[in-house]
Amino acid sequence: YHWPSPLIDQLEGLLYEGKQEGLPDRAVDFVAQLNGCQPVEDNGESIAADWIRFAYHDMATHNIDDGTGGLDASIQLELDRDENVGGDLDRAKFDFIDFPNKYISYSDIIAMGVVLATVECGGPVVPYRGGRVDAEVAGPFGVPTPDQSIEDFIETFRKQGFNQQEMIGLVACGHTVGGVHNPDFPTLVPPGNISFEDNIVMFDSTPEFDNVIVTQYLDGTTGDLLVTGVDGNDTLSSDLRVFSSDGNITMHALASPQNFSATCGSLFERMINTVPNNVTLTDLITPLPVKVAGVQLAPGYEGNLVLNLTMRLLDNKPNRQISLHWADRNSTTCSSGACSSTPTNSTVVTTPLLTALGHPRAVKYTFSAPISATTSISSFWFEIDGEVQNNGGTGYIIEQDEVLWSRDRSASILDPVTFESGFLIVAAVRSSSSSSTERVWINTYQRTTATGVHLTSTLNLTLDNASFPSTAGYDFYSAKLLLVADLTFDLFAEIGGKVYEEELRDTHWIDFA
Ligand code: HEM
Repeated sequence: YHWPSPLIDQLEGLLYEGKQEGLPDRAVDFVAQLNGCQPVEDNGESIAADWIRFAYHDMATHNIDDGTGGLDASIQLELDRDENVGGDLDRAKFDFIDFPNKYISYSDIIAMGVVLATVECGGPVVPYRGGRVDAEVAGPFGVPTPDQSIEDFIETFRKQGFNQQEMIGLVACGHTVGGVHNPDFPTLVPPGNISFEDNIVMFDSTPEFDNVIVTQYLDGTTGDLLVTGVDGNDTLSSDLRVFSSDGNITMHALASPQNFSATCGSLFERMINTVPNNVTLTDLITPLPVKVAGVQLAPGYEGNLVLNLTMRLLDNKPNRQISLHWADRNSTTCSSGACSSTPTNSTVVTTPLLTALGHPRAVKYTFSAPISATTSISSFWFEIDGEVQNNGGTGYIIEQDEVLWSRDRSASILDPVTFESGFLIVAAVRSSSSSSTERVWINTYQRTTATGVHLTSTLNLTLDNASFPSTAGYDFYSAKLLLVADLTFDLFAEIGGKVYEEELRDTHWIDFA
């Protein structure tokens, strides 16, 4: 059920909708944690800063001379290095760890963290592409440390693909959020007096993504400890060495808010697109004007099938006329003349990125359409205020209806004796006299290691007539998945020697069924 491609489809939902109720995407927890750029602790700690620094430290292993390294999530394997000092890098790692989507790499999420952190803090919209590939091994050392010389910095950034002027811009853009933390740099930052919280001295006086880092540097009021040093000691004054390295020409140019914003937008885009040479990124992922998600066809409880899905439009309008239409399984038209349905519900979707792009009130329609079990369905489309929206002509195709996940019959379970929790997964398989069902099974995917999402188990489902009586021409098969948190799975059935598949189902939907 993916349009235009599974990867772009998934990333589009995460990027533009973020954490919306009913979206099967735990990765977006990190977006929620951004907290609209507001500090998350009394000490001013900023999640946005964590993500931006995390991405830079990950990208910093790029070597332009041989095309290796870059934004490839190798940072996860490099966290014990001195150059990655700072407990917050771990936070950015663990906030994401249980996102079991086999298409989306962790490095695509790190890159997305930059886009969302920047826009949530009022910065520019950084254009986003997907397709990054996670490294299986650590990269070379290469993150600059504040004690180094300007010659070292210039060479380090050259290796990462940025000239001196771009280096100044990138550091100013990065250091507009966050600050220096006590346990990491105790010679710069004293312990402070908020109990259980590290003292942080911010780079500038505003938490937002703005040019105050530049203007305070230029007018001499900066509190950036990487500029001022402490007690005349400039050993760790890396921002001073970087910012002043071209006689402040670049910093003066960045004092214009428009130029600061545009420069940061394009430098951050280049930072997140710095990937190993053998990685090809997707096209730009722009908001889809008609976004279909959560498609699930399954037997209902009244002898029919039910097609559940959501459809998002970018702008809300009063009195809109919206309907869903479909064609019979064996036809391009509808034989009964009754193949249409209207939304059961609509909710306004507001996210910082859509708002920044001029869509402050996107709207999501929910459909739960009864489909005749006899004729079933081959494709669907919409009519929006009299205009047909059919996925560019093809309609939205339902590839097969031989095996379907029964989301409603599946359930979260807790074994009363062992207290093991997990899920009961229930699949509907077409009863057919002519061919036999040889096997029904799921492949589960989980994020098992630092380096990615893997196939973790294959589990057979068995015929379960006792719990779930046959209906609508389908029999039900079930299996218990114990000792797991939410995960994604692919569902298969082998019928008459042919394998049918429902891809990328997500246990998260069970709670919203
Ligand atoms: C010469 C290059 C750089 C040096 C020497 C440097 C050094 C530092 C240091 C010492 C800290 C404080 C860390 C801590 O206390 O744990 C810091 C924080 C930070 N850096 Fe850099 N940095 C450089 C370039 C960059 C770049 C290019 C970016 C991003 C584009 C960036 C983003 C950040 C952010 C967002 C923080 C704040 C983190 C927080 O508050 O948790 N830095 N940097």
